[in-house]
Amino acid sequence: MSISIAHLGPSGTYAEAAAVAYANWLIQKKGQQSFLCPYPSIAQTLQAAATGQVDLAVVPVENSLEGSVTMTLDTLWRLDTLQVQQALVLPISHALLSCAGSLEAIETVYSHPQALAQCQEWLDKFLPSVQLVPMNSTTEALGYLETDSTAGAISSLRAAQLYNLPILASPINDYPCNHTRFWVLSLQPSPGGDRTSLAFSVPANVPGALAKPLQVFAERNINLSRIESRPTKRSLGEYLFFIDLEAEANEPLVKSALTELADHAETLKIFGCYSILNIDS
Ligand SMILES: O=C(O)C(=O)C[C@]1(C(=O)O)C=C[C@@H](O)C=C1
Repeated sequence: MSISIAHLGPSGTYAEAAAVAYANWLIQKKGQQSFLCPYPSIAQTLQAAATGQVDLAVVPVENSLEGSVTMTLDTLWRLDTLQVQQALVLPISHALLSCAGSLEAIETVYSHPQALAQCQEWLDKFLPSVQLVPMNSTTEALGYLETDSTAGAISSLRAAQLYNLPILASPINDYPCNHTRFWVLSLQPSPGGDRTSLAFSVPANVPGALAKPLQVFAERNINLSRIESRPTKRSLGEYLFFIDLEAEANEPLVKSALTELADHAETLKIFGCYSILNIDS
């Protein structure tokens, strides 16, 4: 039986490239057939997996230049039920696609906010007075380009090929080493691996409210590879903390740390224990 994989669309997004890489891995390693299902936003992609409309969702979590993809973190905290099956790390190389003959003719540049941010120095230098328009994905605006030759879009070389659009400049990301980490999520329990991801809220904004939860890992020599705060959206100055551990959730030391963490946290959500797959192109 073929399984369904949701990703941010329309076709040509980096999330789709990650989903294709995962689908190839599934067929090679497990003999599992799959097919892709594009969704208009990251929230809807996750929602589709959480409601069982699809079997898996592939979403971006973090970029090496711009940090966390906040839409993913906020939606995962809200949805509660999804578990990480696998992390995928993809190189990201942006191009400016446009039917304009030259940079001087461009008045508007469309893209996903993460992509606009990853190219902000290039945009300041080469297109300082254009209007930047955030979209749900790097491919959402590609349909406008053929009818508006004053428009450009930041997207991938793969998207340029898929939509048969001219490449005006490439690569345009501010730093050549640009990677995004994606998570593959489903309603199934996570398979285990050398990473564990979780998030928690703290009971009160008092001294030690964050130090105590972090201490449970330091005391056991468990390394944290990431910590990120997000507003609880209840009141100003209240935060949730997202943490990645370089550790297997089933190890006795990690289990005891998580039990102790639950005592210090107001709410604790474990997103799963999984391994990381590096994709080369
Ligand atoms: O819009 C896309 O193409 C996406 O897959 C989204 C996304 C992101 O949200 O980070 C994925 C990778 C890149 O970092 C830029 C955009």
